[in-house]
Amino acid sequence: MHVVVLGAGSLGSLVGGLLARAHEVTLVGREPHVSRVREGGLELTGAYDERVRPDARTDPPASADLAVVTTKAFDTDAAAEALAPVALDACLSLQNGMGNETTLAADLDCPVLAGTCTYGARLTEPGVVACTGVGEVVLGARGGGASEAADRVGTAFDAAGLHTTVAEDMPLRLWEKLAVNAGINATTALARVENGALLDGPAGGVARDAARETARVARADGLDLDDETAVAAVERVAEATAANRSSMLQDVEAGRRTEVDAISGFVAGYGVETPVNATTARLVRAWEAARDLR
Ligand SMILES: NC(=O)C1=CN([C@@H]2O[C@H](COP(=O)(O)OP(=O)(O)OC[C@H]3O[C@@H](n4cnc5c(N)ncnc54)[C@H](O)[C@@H]3O)[C@@H](O)[C@H]2O)C=CC1
Ligand SMILES: CC(C)(CO)C(=O)C(=O)O
Repeated sequence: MHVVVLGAGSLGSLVGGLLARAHEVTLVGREPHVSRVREGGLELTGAYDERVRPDARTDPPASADLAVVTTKAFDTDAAAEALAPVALDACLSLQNGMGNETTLAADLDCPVLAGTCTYGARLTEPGVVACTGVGEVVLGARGGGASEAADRVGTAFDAAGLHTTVAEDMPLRLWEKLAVNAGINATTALARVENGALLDGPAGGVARDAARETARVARADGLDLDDETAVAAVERVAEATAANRSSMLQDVEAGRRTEVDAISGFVAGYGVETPVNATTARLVRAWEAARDLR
């Protein structure tokens, strides 16, 4: 399979690097990373210790069997525009936040699959990506149900050694992941605490309320996500990643734009009363606006 990875930063380089063990892979990213990969290959460190040799460039090729999108959510429009002229059999988003698949499907002429990913990745220097946690990819039809494209992609990911599950209930899984991110990301970014501090610390109530609100919005969208399942998911992930600094906290600490619009902002923008998500979204956006990041 020829796989093009659009947005070869941390996660895209890890997933693309692992896929390159079994498939032809083209990483599409930014300099100086792409030149370094073209010249010396891509080094996988952390949980892995190997060097792979995917192609790397700054614009997508004319065709591929599959595009895996791993830009930040605020770059999905640009990713869709870049992929529109590419002849593809399927596209898969592994991004966090809600709405990415809809944005991609509006521009692409192929099935767009939904995915969640719990592998941890960090681009430590150009040409080198560290796997900070071996996790799982779950993928399937974005509207739910069986999908031949999802089965093909799942088989290809398995062949490369990625732990992969093909699921028929992606809408529910996306909402549950959104509840986890709405609970953990903005709360830890605003309180400047590790994920584990939400288990019994004073910010924990905010995270649980944000997850309950997300479940309420999911139900308004027709999904069967109850409050306690959403809260339990937040607690499970906060415990499993207790020492982690969430991606939003890392973005704030590094002075980078966050994915708040696709997470807390998405929940708050749905038309259901969600005062906690509305407040956390406004505070993170205020921080971004004060730094000219939006
Ligand atoms: N890093 C991680 O461990 C995980 C990340 N995610 C999600 O995956 C997504 C990506 O996260 P990261 O890899 O951490 O971000 P990142 O910022 O390291 O990588 C994104 C890359 O996309 C590139 N990019 C953006 N627009 C582009 C375009 N039009 N053409 C080519 N390259 C473009 C950027 O230059 C950047 O290098 C986010 O939605 C994140 O929430 C999900 C699970 C784990
Ligand atoms: C699961 C969690 C909350 C882990 O930190 C994450 O996805 C993130 O930080 O973006």
